[in-house]
Amino acid sequence: MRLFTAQAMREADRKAIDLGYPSLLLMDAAGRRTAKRLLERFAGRKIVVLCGKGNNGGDGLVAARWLAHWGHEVAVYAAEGQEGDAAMAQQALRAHGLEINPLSAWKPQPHSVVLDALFGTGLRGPLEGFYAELVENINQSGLPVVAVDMPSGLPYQPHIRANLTVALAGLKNEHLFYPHRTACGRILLDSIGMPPRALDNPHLPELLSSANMRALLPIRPGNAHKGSVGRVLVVGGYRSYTGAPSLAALGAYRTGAGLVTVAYPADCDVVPPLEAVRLPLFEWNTANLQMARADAVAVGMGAGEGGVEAALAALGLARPTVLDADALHERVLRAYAQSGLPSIITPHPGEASRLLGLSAEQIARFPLEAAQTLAQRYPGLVVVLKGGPTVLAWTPPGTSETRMAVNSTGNPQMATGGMGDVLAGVIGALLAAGLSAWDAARLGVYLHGLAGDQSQKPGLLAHEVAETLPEAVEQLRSGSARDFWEPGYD
Ligand SMILES: NC(=O)C1=CN([C@@H]2O[C@H](COP(=O)(O)OP(=O)(O)OC[C@H]3O[C@@H](n4cnc5c(N)ncnc54)[C@H](O)[C@@H]3O)[C@@H](O)[C@H]2O)[C@@H](O)CC1
Ligand SMILES: Nc1ncnc2c1ncn2[C@@H]1O[C@H](COP(=O)(O)OP(=O)(O)O)[C@@H](O)[C@H]1O
Ligand SMILES: [K+]
Repeated sequence: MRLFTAQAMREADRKAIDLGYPSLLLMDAAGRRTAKRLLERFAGRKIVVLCGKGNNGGDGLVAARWLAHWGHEVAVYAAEGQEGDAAMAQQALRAHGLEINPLSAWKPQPHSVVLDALFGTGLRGPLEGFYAELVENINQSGLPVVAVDMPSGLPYQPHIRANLTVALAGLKNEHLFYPHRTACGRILLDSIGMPPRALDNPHLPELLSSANMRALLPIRPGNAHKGSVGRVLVVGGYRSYTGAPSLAALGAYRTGAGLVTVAYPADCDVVPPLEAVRLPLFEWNTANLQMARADAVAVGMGAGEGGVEAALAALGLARPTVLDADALHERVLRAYAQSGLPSIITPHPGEASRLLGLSAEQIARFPLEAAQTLAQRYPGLVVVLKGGPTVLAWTPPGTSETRMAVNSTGNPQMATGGMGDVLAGVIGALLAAGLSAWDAARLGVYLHGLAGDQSQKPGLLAHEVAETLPEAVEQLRSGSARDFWEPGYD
């Protein structure tokens, strides 16, 4: 499943037509499916459909026709000048005897629900004048709004603030990234019958979905033993940062690691989980770290000033590695990229800012671009740029194309200390279980978010998310994990 831009969706639309699929069928499905969704949520209200003159408006005209056909009270307000499919939709509506009022005549009507079919992916530039005022009036009316494809006006200001958005054919960036996602309200995706071949575009970011991630779950054989399902070495801790390596160890165990060793400075009061092997060290060097037998390493969590030294010592182990927090420095990343070892870096925007020389705000605003830049700068390293949502990027060595992915799980309650440490442990366990770096990073990020989604209550703590990981793994394995765009998710 891919994440689309408006332009990529227009290309998919063109591809469908080139494949011989009649575009009017797409529009009819779009309108009908949106009408169904509106009724599921807002039955009993009078329905007011506001249509622009493009195809988004055409979808609205189709929705109005079906709603009237099913016996609901509908009022239609539309811009003038429809062409092509939208003109056909208008003709069909008229054949059903519905009156079309000018958009300028719309006034908020009590107990109505507004179907926003003003603009979709064809919007070029911010709304001004009449349309800007109309959008402000709709927002101020306090009436519930269902948006067709996306709230009109996005990605610019002003835009509609919808209660429900029915995304057509595929999810677009606005449905995933904040602040735009907030304007969408609840998001439902409908395929509208688009031929899958038209949507297939490997150059777009992958949207991590339950179906795709389920296929990556490692299988634990009946004769498993603690040495065969993955041994993880966690390397970190410094002065008052004693919790970080312990949380990573917990994340690794709860994801299925067979054995976790925690290496930490001997003068640092780290209290690893009871089940972990302790490795207090007076010096970070490869010989010391070799005392732990490890299939994969997670290094840097709470490692403070020792982060670089610890990561360079761990490089000598020549194991698949997750580099987190204080290991995320230019020197370390260069060395790992040159080593060709399967390695993953997990910066948050603050750490990415240190690497890229851009502000953390800029990185949080353009996470796709930031992750891609990092992946191109360090070929071979899998980049996990953490945030809401987390973005992944990877330039396989010897290639020039960067693969991208965007996570679909997780929630703002996860913005608490130690959450990233747990993630490093989760990914470490998956690397130790034998997954490739790209698979371990994608599945790890997905599971970590899914665990966080089990409880979306305020005050969520990192160790609680770690404790919920087995439930998340079970949910994913059993097929009961839901994607946020599916009906019945909430
Ligand atoms: N993705 C697909 O394959 C499908 C898309 N459909 C619908 O088609 C929509 C896209 O349709 P269009 O490409 O016709 O575009 P829109 O309907 O989103 O908007 C285009 C119209 O808006 C006007 N416009 C653009 N920028 C403006 C601005 N800043 N101020 C005022 N007017 C402006 C244009 O002149 C044009 O009339 C999608 O969002 C979706 O709702 C569906 O009909 C079915 C299939
Ligand atoms: N708003 C959010 N939506 C989804 N996930 C979030 C959100 N805020 C934080 N997270 C997740 O929580 C984790 C926080 O990691 P990080 O900032 O490194 O925490 P720490 O350094 O305290 O361990 C990341 O995996 C991130 O994706
Ligand atoms: K719309």
